[in-house]
Amino acid sequence: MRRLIRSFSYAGSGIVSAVMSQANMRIHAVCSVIVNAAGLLLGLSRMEWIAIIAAQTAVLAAELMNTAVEHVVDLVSPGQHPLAKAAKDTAAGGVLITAIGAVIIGLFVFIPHLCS
Ligand SMILES: Nc1ncnc2c1ncn2[C@@H]1O[C@H](COP(=O)(O)OP(=O)(O)OP(=O)(O)O)[C@@H](O)[C@H]1O
Repeated sequence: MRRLIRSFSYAGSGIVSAVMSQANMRIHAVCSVIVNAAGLLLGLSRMEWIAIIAAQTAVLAAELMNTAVEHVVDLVSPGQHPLAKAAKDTAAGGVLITAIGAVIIGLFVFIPHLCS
């Protein structure tokens, strides 16, 4: 049990460190707060909340993985290397894909509420 709590605390400190060090992570976090506040104001249905929460979770998790990739690449390749660039750009591409998906889901969920 103590081991489990320690693992959660390491994970929590990883999240805090990413929020403190990565501007993109802060942008995603602020967007999440705004989207959730809008969802509460507009009274989303259960299925709409599931879609919105899944989209936000995917973006935040992708940004955390991207941050982890950046740290490892900077550690193993402090100089310039084509593979370092490929690794960082591929991880950033993963974030972009989830962010585009999240925007599309957000449009599907919020536009009908805003137009009714
Ligand atoms: N060690 C490296 N070797 C080659 N290219 C690199 C290396 N580190 C970064 N790059 C490339 O340089 C560009 C800018 O990278 P940089 O890490 O400065 O910004 P970023 O990818 O936007 O990350 P951050 O979120 O920290 O701003 C990217 O295309 C990245 O792939």
